[in-house]
Amino acid sequence: MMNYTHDNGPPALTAHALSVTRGPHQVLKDLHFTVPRARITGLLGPSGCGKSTLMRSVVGTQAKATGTLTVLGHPAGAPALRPLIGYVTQSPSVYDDLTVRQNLDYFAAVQQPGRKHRNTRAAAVDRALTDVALTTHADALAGRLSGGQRSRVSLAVALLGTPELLVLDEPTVGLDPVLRRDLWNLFHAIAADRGTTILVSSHVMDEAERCHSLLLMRDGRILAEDTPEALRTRTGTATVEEAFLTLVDEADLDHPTPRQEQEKKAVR
Ligand SMILES: Nc1ncnc2c1ncn2[C@@H]1O[C@H](COP(=O)(O)OP(=O)(O)OP(=O)(O)O)[C@@H](O)[C@H]1O
Repeated sequence: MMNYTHDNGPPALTAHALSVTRGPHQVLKDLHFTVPRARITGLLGPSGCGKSTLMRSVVGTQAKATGTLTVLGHPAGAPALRPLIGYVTQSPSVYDDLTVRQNLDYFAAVQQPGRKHRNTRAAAVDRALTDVALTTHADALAGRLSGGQRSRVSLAVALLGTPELLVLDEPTVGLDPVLRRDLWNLFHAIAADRGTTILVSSHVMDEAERCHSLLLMRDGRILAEDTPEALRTRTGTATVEEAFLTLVDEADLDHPTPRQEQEKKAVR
């Protein structure tokens, strides 16, 4: 399935000592990782572990980030990155009272305003509709679409500018297994055909198997950075979910919480 050993040039993302504080909490804790180009990297971990915060840091919308985070050769948040990144948040804005095409026309006009870009915009909208296989639903009101179709509209919006990096925050939440599979096939087609780098988050561990590489997160830290296969082999487990649990147990042994220390002493 994967060509992970191919040389894809410098990584799409490189983080050194990336930390983020939100309110009183340190949400990301001294992260070091890379994300390869033209591959699908899954950011997996339980709810609240910091996935969205990490993604916001990558797209440059997260305040109070320290350390270094290089995105496509630029510091995260650099204006030059704006046209290079497509971002789908957990609650994407799709206007229910507009048709699919009107939604895309609107977002295309925001990205590239002015009459002189009218033809370029129309071509970008047509291409994005084709990319997500919604051409036949172009004139349907977004409010009448199924959950899976709405997800594809959000993805089409993110694809409008032909981004080099797609950042997708839990895009398959609430979708049935068939729609999830279809969406993952679409991610693979985009990465393979265009060389687009995709960073996609999920808290559903079985989706990990669909990624070329993984960043496993827990409690604001990266537990592991590897391919699904290497993770299973290294931990002697059959699934990434079991590998994750093994790594959690190992991390707890290495860095016990004060409560675990107390429990250990009580047993001794
Ligand atoms: N505005 C905020 N102020 C303070 N803490 C916050 C704020 N937003 C999020 N947090 C905390 O930061 C932590 C990480 O949140 P984040 O949304 O990045 O996690 P996540 O892994 O994406 O979770 P989910 O899958 O539920 O979206 C959580 O513990 C959350 O409570």
